[in-house]
Amino acid sequence: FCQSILHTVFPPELRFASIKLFNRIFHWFSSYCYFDITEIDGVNTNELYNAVQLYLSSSVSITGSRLSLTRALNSSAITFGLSNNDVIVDSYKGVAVLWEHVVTQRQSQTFSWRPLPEEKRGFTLRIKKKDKSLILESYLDYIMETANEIRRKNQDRLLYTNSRGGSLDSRGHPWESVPFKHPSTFETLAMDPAKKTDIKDDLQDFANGQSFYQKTGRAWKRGYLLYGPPGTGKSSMIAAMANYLGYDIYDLELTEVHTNSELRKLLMKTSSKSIIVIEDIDCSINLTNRKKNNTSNQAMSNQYEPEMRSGSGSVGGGEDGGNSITLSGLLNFTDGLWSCCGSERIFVFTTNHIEKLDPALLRSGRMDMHIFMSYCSFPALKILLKNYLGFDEGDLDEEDLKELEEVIVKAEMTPADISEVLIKNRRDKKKAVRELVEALKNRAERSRINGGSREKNSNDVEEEEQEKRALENPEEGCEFEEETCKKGEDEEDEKIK
Ligand SMILES: Nc1ncnc2c1ncn2[C@@H]1O[C@H](COP(=O)(O)OP(=O)(O)OP(=O)(O)O)[C@@H](O)[C@H]1O
Ligand SMILES: [Mg+2]
Repeated sequence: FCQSILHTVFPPELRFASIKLFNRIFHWFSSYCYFDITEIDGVNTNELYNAVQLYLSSSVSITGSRLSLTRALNSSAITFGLSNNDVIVDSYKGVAVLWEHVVTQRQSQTFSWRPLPEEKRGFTLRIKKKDKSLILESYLDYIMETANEIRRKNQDRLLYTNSRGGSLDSRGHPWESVPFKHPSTFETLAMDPAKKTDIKDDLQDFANGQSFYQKTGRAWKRGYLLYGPPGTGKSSMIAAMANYLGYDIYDLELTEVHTNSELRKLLMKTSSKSIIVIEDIDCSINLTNRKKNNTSNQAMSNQYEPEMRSGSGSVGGGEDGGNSITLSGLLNFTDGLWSCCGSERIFVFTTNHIEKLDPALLRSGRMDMHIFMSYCSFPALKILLKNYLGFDEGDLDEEDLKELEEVIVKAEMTPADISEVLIKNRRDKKKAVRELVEALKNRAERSRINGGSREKNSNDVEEEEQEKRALENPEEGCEFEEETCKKGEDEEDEKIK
């Protein structure tokens, strides 16, 4: 109304000045202040706009009557947002704020390097003047963080591999990715609940530890070494970790990497919030190199170590098919200066033979946590019974339970073996339990007859191992000489304990 009066009575310049004055007076008396967050700021996309949109889509107190739904490419979740000119109330630390999504038609197309959308969109944030400092200091940061978190959660996990060798794709990336949909979680993982909780807590502390790492001056990364016989759930554990934290996985195939600098390039092209995995590290090319190096000059482990770390210990091309990754390269990869480009990274190495690893790799600070994946224990068995057959605590016969408990330790069966028995008989639960008891007893008996379960089982493991290596590495295998690690073995064992 005021404006229409101004319109008829005053000339345009005066009109403009008085509207400004009017607004100023209005704002002077109003207890609110307003912030505009436009979609496009000049010619750049305003990141804050997208963040606000995403943040509001997660708000639990959605009160708008009309919401727009979106589902992004590669995402399995639907997000909703405010429709045009809708209003939503949010609260932060007890302060109520009001968001309005303002959409207006763009009046005249001004010159720009790229075409601008027809509509001008923006959010207007209304807050009480007295809350201004709180909002500006932390609310907007909080929104940015939450939005990033949502973006990551909505996006499906990706599994990257460097199986292409050193070649790059059209965008110059050395990694190839596929959606990662491994169903393994900490709930489905059969292992001692206490150990499981430890690992989960450790991961959680890591993920929430930004300020801790900053304060202590450490790079924000963590290393896990998973070791144990085949089929005890090492790979499943990695998948569970990724699913738990919502991180992507980079599965690093060391045999495809030819030089240390290639390794570094690969590292630089990984994103933060990711798990970098090297499976079967004892079978990797660098240790084979080292062995050759070592046996040729009969060096003791502490003598070759500095040599390797200075980078001169590489065997180089030639007989290794041009592969000259060194242990030093690998160590630099995990904790040299380059390892902290980007942040929030987890390194996971797996091995079936921890005793074959170089002591340099096991030293404290390199792999922060050594996790032993053992044969199936009784608590782990209960988890498998629950997952595969739906048995809860108390569903099973007391007698069956007792029998299982007695025989499980002696049998030394892997969760993989046990789950096979359970899957085969999953339609008939009673039969499944019977067969399982039978299988466990057989295994225990076999171990006893063979004079000490340990020996027999390690033979079994060795056989399986060799098969696996033959499959993976037909020409070379992964033979390894015992003396190479003998020296470091004892001290490392102590450390692990
Ligand atoms: N602890 C476990 N909990 C649940 N399932 C398991 C566990 N261990 C093994 N399994 C089952 O056995 C199969 C093989 O396990 P996995 O591949 O994780 O073993 P691994 O330790 O990585 O073996 P390898 O050393 O040969 O790589 C998986 O499909 C999984 O379902
Ligand atoms: Mg595995």
